[in-house]
Amino acid sequence: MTHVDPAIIVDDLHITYKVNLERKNSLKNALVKGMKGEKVNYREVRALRGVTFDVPKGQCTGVIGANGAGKSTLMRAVAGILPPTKGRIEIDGKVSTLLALGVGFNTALTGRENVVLGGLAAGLTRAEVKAKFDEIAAFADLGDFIDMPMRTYSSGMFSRLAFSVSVHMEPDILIIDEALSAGDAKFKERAGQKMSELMGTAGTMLLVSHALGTIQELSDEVIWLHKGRLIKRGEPKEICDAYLEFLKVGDDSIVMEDF
Ligand SMILES: Nc1ncnc2c1ncn2[C@@H]1O[C@H](COP(=O)(O)OP(=O)(O)OP(=O)(O)O)[C@@H](O)[C@H]1O
Repeated sequence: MTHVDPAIIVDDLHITYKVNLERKNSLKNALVKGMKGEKVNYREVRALRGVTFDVPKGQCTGVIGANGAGKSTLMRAVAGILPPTKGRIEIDGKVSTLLALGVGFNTALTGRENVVLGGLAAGLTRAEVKAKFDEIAAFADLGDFIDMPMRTYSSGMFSRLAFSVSVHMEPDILIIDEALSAGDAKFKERAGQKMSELMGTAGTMLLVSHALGTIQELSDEVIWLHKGRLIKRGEPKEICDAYLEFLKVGDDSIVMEDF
């Protein structure tokens, strides 16, 4: 087998959320408590507990697992939105993310204005954004709505524009969290085609979905997370089958593997 350099390296990644359980979640409350020598009431949620894997350049890794397994947390960390509590993430390339579709869009602005801002934020020059605008708008296919404030968009329209912007930024690495659920059936099909196309141009992908069919279709490898740990990593069909079996049987069937 030829050796391919990894585009993403995740090494012993831990992410712990600190949740403030105070009713009054204010700085004043914390200061008053601090002066009185009382402790502010926190709870820690260990969303990822030592996850290690890599994604070779040009390949797609699918991420599956039950609700709360840590999938979205992993994506946010790889996208650089969440800092690791412990461990290491290395990225080789420009990352574009479809996480929480359209985060960063300003709904008071029109679709057109957001596309321009999104492009500039992704590091394109004004000329590049201008050159790409028509393609982005055509793919999103929003008609006159492209010049309407985004607060007037349906959630499907919103997702379509977000998807279109992300995939047209020519990312080296694309992080997709349930993006295929964006839009209606027709748009889903086009989104699927676009993603295959991106993979063809040597794009690296990290894809989270509960749709195991899609995961198997697009992934070269699948990782299965459960309660913040990587349970299995390997050939898509094998891992999806093991996961399905687990869903039928429950927790006991899980066999931890060392990676
Ligand atoms: N912002 C947050 N603050 C505190 N805890 C969080 C936060 N986001 C997620 N969590 C917790 O971290 C754990 C992992 O959540 P995460 O959203 O990563 O799971 P997931 O696998 O994406 O789940 P789903 O399939 O339901 O989307 C869960 O226990 C969740 O309650």
